[in-house]
Amino acid sequence: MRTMIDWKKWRHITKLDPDKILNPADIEDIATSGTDALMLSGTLNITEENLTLLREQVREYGVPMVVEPADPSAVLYEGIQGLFVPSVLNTPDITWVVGKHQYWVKKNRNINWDMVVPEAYIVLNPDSSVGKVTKALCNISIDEVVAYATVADRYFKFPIVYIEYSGTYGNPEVVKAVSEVMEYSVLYYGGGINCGEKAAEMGEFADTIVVGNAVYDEGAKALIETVKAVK
Ligand SMILES: CC(C)=CCC/C(C)=C/CC/C(C)=C/CC/C(C)=C/COP(=O)(O)OP(=O)(O)O
Ligand SMILES: O=P(O)(O)OC[C@@H](O)CO
Ligand SMILES: [Mg+2]
Repeated sequence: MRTMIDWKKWRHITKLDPDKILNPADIEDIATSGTDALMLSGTLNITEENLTLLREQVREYGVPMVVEPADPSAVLYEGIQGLFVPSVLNTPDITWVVGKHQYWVKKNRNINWDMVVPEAYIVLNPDSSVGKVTKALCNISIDEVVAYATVADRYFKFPIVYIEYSGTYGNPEVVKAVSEVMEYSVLYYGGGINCGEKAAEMGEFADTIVVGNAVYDEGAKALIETVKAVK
């Protein structure tokens, strides 16, 4: 297993959902789009089987590939270069902060920690799957988001702070305000980026932008625009 890749330099990540279908031509266009990495991830209906199928579809292109598990029951360890594990900060349910993690470690004594990158999620779209599943408290002010991000950055020293609007385009003022307090963590933004303008706007404040649904809804052409906008 190849260990840690240079993930801190990534500007653009394409998030592929193992629960959705892509044909070989789409896969080729995505893999050659110039995106820095492919992240295999989704909240609903993720299994070891569909993760494995997706990994096999994309691995021949040699683009760095990481898995972002939504649950300890569906994790891959082989044939990928990283395991990006979320903790949701703005949920009242500790399961999503540390509970699933404790269970995962209890069941797996041989985790290769060199490939694990913890992510501090701040979930801001209550209608997204991740918002619903984790019961995230999304109706919070910019100051409250910034305070969460500061706790993640200075206190917990999470490698990644992830402003997550999955499914909808977020407020650039939130991402800007968070970017101004980041000292240690790499700032991710994801949600609703489907064109070059939105990629550029969020890419000005976030270190790394994540594009997911647009790949399926708009196709590879839109994805390529988002790559060009941040590189
Ligand atoms: C400890 C381990 C191995 C796993 C648990 C990790 C945790 C706590 C995850 C909680 C947050 C979560 C469910 C993250 C999944 C990643 C994510 C946000 C994917 C995008 O999801 P959506 O786009 O909202 O979902 P769908 O595409 O399924 O609708
Ligand atoms: O699917 P979209 O809305 O692009 O969001 C990307 C990513 O942040 C989802 O976890
Ligand atoms: Mg999704």
